[in-house]
Amino acid sequence: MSEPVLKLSGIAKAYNRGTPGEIEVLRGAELEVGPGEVVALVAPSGAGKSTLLHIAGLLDTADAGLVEINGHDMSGRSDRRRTLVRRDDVGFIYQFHHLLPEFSALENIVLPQLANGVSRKVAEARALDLLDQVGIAARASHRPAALSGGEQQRVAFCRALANEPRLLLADEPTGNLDPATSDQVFAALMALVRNTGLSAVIATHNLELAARMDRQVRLDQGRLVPLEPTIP
Ligand SMILES: Nc1ncnc2c1ncn2[C@@H]1O[C@H](COP(=O)(O)OP(=O)(O)OP(=O)(O)O)[C@@H](O)[C@H]1O
Repeated sequence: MSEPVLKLSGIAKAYNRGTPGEIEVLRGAELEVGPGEVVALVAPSGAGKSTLLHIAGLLDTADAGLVEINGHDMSGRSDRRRTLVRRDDVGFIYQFHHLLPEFSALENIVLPQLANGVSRKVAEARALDLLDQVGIAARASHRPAALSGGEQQRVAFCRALANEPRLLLADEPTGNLDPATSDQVFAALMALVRNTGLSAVIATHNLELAARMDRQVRLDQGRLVPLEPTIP
């Protein structure tokens, strides 16, 4: 495999450390994600998926272990450096869209680009292209409240990709949608990821969705292990 876009080595994390309420969530988690590879992260609720994704995306720090993004070790880097890598190299998608309610779908995708120094003209063209790829260019001028849940998530996908990250981290991206919508919206996300050649780690409870990704890993007692196919 060529140089991984994301490499996690020996990641450990506990909450309430050193107290009787200590919760050891991660105990030496290891993961390598290659260029263009899409990995499903499967685990029961409370197993530590969000904790792992937050550490991988530099939103939180591990107690031990290494996080490498594009071959650069991120441990011990300044907050400023971590913020820049997060802004430029990592896209996030959550279960809820977190779009800005007072702005249109288009503006929600344009604003992160303007903050990154992209001209409005280029930012708008890119936002429209992304909306088109997920099939909702006609909704560009609508505010989030005027969009369906599935449409809101599609806009959130476009926003996550607005600044052309190399790595996408998604935490139950279709988890709040009904099964039929979830299926379609997930297909739109996968098409977007494949079109852009992104690497991704996508957490899901849904084994059918997980099976559509390149590889499946499971969080088991704080470590990542390959998910064995279920025997019918
Ligand atoms: N800030 C915190 N302080 C204390 N405990 C926490 C904190 N954040 C998470 N935990 C605990 O750590 C464990 C893992 O939480 P995490 O949110 O990573 O799980 P998850 O697998 O993403 O769960 P879900 O699918 O329900 O979102 C849980 O037992 C949770 O209660």
